[in-house]
Amino acid sequence: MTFFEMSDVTFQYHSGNESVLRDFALTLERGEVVGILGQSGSGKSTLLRLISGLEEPRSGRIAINGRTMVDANRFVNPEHRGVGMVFQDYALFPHMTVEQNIAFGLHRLPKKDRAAKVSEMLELVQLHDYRKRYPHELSGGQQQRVAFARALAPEPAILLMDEPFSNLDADLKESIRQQLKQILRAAGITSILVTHDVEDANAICDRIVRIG
Ligand SMILES: Nc1ncnc2c1ncn2[C@@H]1O[C@H](COP(=O)(O)OP(=O)(O)OP(=O)(O)O)[C@@H](O)[C@H]1O
Repeated sequence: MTFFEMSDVTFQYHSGNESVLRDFALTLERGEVVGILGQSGSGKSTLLRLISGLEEPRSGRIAINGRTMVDANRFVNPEHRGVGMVFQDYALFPHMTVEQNIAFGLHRLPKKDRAAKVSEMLELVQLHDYRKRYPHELSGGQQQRVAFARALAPEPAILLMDEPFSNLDADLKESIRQQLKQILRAAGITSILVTHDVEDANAICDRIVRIG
């Protein structure tokens, strides 16, 4: 069953004089993990910004789980799209502990459910023993796992990852890739991974789409 659908999407930055994406189409099945590969400047980050609602396409349609997020008549704001994001620099809150970072997006849950969800996420990324630490007291790989836990905690419909491995050293990459693969499979979440590194995409994704 089609879970995510993007069709005929064209986009151009106001200050740019060329379209970054033209008549772009992408379809994902539920639970599928798709890699978007492309050179620097090919529009990978822009694609994620369009899906999450940080930019509005000039034309085209984006739908998640049968719900139209954007078309000629509709624009759903980012906070109502059910999209989780993991960035290259993790973007953790430095003044919050691991568990506070993970709880950040859970303000809508009752307090007791919040604690249970944080615990479940700590289990998923195997960071229970680190829950009282601050980001600067963690390794790069551990920080990255916190970023995944924080993105997954609110149970997003779709997870978007922008070069999540680029800040990790080569020795760590392989084990982190395997861990992430397990985390995504365990969560069963439909995901898009943007990268310029074919090995990242091969290690994690069910399918690869090239852009640019
Ligand atoms: N805010 C902006 N205003 C104008 N042009 C932009 C803006 N952001 C990106 N661009 C341009 O849009 C194109 C696509 O950029 P984008 O960041 O999506 O590429 P990318 O594939 O993610 O690149 P990289 O791998 O280097 O991160 C580039 O030509 C870039 O210069």
